[in-house]
Order: sequence, then structure tokens, then C-alpha cells
Amino acid sequence: MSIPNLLTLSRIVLTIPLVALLYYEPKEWAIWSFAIFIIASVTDYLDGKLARKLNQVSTLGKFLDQISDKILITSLFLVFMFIGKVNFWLVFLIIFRDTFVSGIRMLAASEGVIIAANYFGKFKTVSQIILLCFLYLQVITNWDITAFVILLQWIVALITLFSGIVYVSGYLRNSERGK
Ligand SMILES: O=P(O)(O)OC[C@H](O)CO
Repeated sequence: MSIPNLLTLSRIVLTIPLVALLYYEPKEWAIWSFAIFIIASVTDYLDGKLARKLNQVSTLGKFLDQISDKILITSLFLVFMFIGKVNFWLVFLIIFRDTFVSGIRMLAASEGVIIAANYFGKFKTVSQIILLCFLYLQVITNWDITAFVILLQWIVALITLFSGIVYVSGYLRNSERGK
């Protein structure tokens, strides 16, 4: 397996300790979870860059990248929801959007079309990572950032929704053209 793909896979493996350290007591473990999350987020930046540099861009790599992002981010949002730091509706929207977009991707693939992650999708992932950082800070520190985090949740919800609509409308436009 190529180094970029190994980096991507490490994100899936790291999700397990990261979730356990955040979910279980004592609270002090959350800081270790945050440290692992930062490492996992850096691999998200590095894997694609390295794959392009080493000329190792592959369909498997693109697939793993999307899957590992979703496993990491959705798992964390679920834990933050269980510990009462994030609203249910945002987690619902993220799961709904990702499942719907994956369905559109499967449909397109069955028609021989590969829908790669676009800039809106990447921006959505970055916005969710930023929100997760602030959710960690809420758990780890005593800072009163509740109002800011609520505002950020709305912004992330809008970006998440918009990026999903972009994929769906892109697919519908292409299938209209193909008729
Ligand atoms: O738009 P999505 O859901 O494919 O996600 C984009 C990826 O996370 C980019 O790495």
C-alpha cells in the first residue's frame, strides 16, 4: 500500500482511541483525544498533497480519503452530541447530507461517472474540523465560548447543506445533458 493511502488509513484507526478518550472519564483524557484529532486532521492535509507529489493519486486513495473523513468527523460529532456539546439537528444534517451524497455517488458510479470531492466539499470538511476544535476547547478549557460555538454550528450547517446541494444539482445537470 502507498504511503499516502497508509496515512489516510491511519485516520480510520486513530478514530477509535480518539473517540474513547473523549467519551470516557476522566475529563482530562479529552486533551489527549484533541492531540490525536490534530494529528488526524494533519494527515487529511498531507495524504492528498503527498499523493500528488509522489504521483500516487488513485481511485482507492480518493475513496479512502472520503470514507476516513466521514468516519472521523461523524464519530466525533456523535460523541459531542452524547456529552451535550452539540445539537442533535446538526449531527442529523451531517449524517443525512453525507448519506445522500454517497447515494448520488453510487448512482453516478453505476452510470460510469466518478464524482470526486469538490471545493465546496473540502471547505465543508475544513469548517467541520474548525467547529470540532472549538468543541474540544469547550470541554478542555473554562472559556465561555458557548455563543460563538452556537453561531459556528449555524455556519457549518449552512456550508454542509450548500455543499450537498452543489453535488446533487451537478449530478442532475450532467444526467440531463446525457439524455
Ligand atoms: O464533499 P464530501 O462529502 O465528499 O467530502 C469532501 C472530503 O472530505 C474532502 O477530503
